[in-house]
Amino acid sequence: MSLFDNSEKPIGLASDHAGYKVKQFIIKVLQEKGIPYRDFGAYSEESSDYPDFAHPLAKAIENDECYPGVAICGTGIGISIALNKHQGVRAALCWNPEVAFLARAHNDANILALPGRLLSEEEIYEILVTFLNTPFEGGRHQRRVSKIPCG
Ligand SMILES: O=C(CO)[C@H](O)[C@H](O)[C@H](O)COP(=O)(O)O
Repeated sequence: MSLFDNSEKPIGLASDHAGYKVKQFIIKVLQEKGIPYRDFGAYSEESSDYPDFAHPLAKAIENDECYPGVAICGTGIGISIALNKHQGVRAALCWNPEVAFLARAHNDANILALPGRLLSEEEIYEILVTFLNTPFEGGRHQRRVSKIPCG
């Protein structure tokens, strides 16, 4: 995981109950690699509501307190919708390493969203590593990303 090794900011993490186990797996990976993180919850598998955790993570990304973010719910859809309500957030729902590569290279995604109930730990690991290792290409993609904010 070279891209963010030198970041002084922690990686921001959020999930609901459906993403809790995957979040714990990601925490174990980050701890093993000595990568700092901040966990915005959920803190158990007790039923919970993904917006309650998505919005604090989104605000931390917008305020430059954390970079990047990783967010997990059952499908990754609900938490992505909530995160992408924030102007400073580009959350990308990724289900394989190729999508994760393009989310960084073309979209400069600042939050990786994952479907916790649909992927194995091995798949999650490959997606996470790819996302964290891939730089933004800039150029024509920067022009497009610059046109995303509305209102
Ligand atoms: O919002 C979702 C679907 O887009 C998330 O996957 C939630 O985690 C899911 O809906 C939770 O479902 P549950 O039946 O309440 O466990």
